[in-house]
Amino acid sequence: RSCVLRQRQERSPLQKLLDYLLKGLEKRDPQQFFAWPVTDHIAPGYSQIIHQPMDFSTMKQKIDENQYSSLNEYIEDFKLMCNNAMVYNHPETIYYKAAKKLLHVGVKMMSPDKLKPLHSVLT
Ligand SMILES: COc1ccc(Br)cc1-c1nc(N)nc2[nH]cnc12
Repeated sequence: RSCVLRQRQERSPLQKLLDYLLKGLEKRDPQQFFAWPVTDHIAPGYSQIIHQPMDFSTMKQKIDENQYSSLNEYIEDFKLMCNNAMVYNHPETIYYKAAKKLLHVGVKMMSPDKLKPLHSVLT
């Protein structure tokens, strides 16, 4: 097979931080509503309503491919993921409620004062 053994890529401090934060966020999604991309099969018409889908597996792939150049870009994807669920689903659904809760927990978790202690590790 032509597959080349991928060298173990060095993980930058940012990648390590984003991996760490992702694990914390995934724990807050026990039903795994946000673990994988939403399909039109699961949510009829989803792809016609949500034009920028996002989920934890995609965020993980972007970390591994070093596509995030800052924590803010990562936070934007997290907010997009939660927002999508609150656009497609009505407020009384479990998905809307799960997204709203996850968004608040996540933004608090990644707030500057929460990350301050890690700052020394990062610089
Ligand atoms: C991956 O998505 C799911 C997986 C399993 C199950 Br049960 C539901 C969803 C899901 N369904 C809907 N309507 N809106 C969402 N927003 C994020 N997740 C979802």
